[in-house]
Amino acid sequence: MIIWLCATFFLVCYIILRRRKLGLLFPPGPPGIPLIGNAFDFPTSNIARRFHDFAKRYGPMVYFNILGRSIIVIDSYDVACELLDKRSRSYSDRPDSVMLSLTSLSDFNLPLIKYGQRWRHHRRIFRQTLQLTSVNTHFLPNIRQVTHDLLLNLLEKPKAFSRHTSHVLVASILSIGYGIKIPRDDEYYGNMLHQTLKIVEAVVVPGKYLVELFPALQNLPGWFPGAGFKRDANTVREKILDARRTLYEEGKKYLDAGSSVETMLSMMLRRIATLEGDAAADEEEQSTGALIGTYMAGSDTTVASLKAFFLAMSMYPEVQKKAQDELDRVVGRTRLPDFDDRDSLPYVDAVVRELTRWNIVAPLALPHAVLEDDEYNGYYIPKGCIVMPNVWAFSRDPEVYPDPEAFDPDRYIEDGQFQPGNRDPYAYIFGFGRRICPGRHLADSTLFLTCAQTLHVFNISPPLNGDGCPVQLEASFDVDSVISHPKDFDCVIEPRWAGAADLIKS
Ligand code: HEM
Repeated sequence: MIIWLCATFFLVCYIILRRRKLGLLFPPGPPGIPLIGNAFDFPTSNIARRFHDFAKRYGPMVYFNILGRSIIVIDSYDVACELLDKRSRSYSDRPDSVMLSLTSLSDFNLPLIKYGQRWRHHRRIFRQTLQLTSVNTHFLPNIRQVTHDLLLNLLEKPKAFSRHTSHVLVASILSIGYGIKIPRDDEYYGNMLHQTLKIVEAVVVPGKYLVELFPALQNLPGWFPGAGFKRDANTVREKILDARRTLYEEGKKYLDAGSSVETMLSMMLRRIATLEGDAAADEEEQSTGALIGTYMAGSDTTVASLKAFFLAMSMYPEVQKKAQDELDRVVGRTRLPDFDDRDSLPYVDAVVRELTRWNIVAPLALPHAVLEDDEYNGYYIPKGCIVMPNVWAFSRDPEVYPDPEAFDPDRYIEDGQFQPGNRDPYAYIFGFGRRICPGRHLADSTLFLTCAQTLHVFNISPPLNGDGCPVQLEASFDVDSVISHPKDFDCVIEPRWAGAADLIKS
């Protein structure tokens, strides 16, 4: 009886303490268990959908407490804008992570750097090199080149389309970042960067390391049983430093050999040259980090969209046909579509937009962390709270997108013009506020040209089964990691007309 009373007392205290702070309530959420909170409620698979289910029960902001750490998942686009855009000054930090700091990833990889001086420094580097005018002035030829490589690769080895999409992004980032040109059949750089990304992904899996929950464990000596996380962190740090140094040195070699092509590296080196002593060394250190960070943040994301493009076109032949008719009308069959054609290709533009909505590449964007206590709609949002926008849920709102699972570019067309209006997925797929993706212009231009040129010269269709009937492909995505990729699928890619192959080769 006494035990039962004590348990009830502690439960009541816990609930009161959890719910009340500064006289305000935390947003609603599942009740949880004393001490461990909602550790068992927190989804580990189909995460965005499960969060959306919680929101149906608790409302647009759902509160979780995991071992004392506050987490709020936002299920409403309007609330996300209100907090993450309008109050961006207070909502632009990133959560603490022992592993990210031990691996040094949070020292130089912009998406992971805590809000503050270092983040501002990196953000400036990205703004200067990847803003819209920079992309339009300097980097369109690079995108043309890697897209041309993609078309040639698809022509020669269509079945390996998935590998070719990865190549486009490796080639694009190496050429824009460092001025390094890689061959169409490159394996060396692709493997190096892919392996680096994989080992990084392996250490950032939430819940993998106990030290994230009990940071005091980081004081254990490396040889101590259970301190394997230190060895893992060292391996990752060494691997990244190695890739970072190798690429930087190679990029510099191109410049030393007289290359006059503008790259992110050449812009950075010009700035370093204006500094002296420690300031120059610091700028160089930050710049090498920013460059390798470009690959880490920019490749897998755009690759996931591009793979989804092949899946969508195989599944929706009528969309493909409509886009190709537009391309034939506007561009004709004697040349490839280019950036200048974009304004005259509203439907192709709409295909790109719908692609980014249909497969939400970062279903929960990246977590933001709150820098000071706040209040919204009568609810208390504590300093340090992790705030996650459920971007996937925004993209599936049936009020905004009727039949949200369907791939329908016509959602963005009004009077024959591309008018995404308040349905524009670009308003949320690239994140929010001061943390909004700085690579969005590069991603957009890359997706436009690769999709437009591929549609122009190829037909994409599902493979045939043993009976000669098209395989029924499904919109199935691997949604349980930070980036959502389509699950493996096959498709058939063939030149659209007899002269298409010559046009590609010309
Ligand atoms: C389809 C392509 C892409 C998508 C959907 C995407 C999406 C995102 C999202 C959701 C965030 C988090 C924003 C937030 O915290 O609110 C982000 C951050 C970031 N992205 Fe992208 N991204 C894409 C391509 C790229 C590219 C091509 C680059 C670079 C070349 C890039 C570089 C970055 C960086 C550096 C950050 C961290 C910004 C910061 O924390 O201040 N991204 N991106």
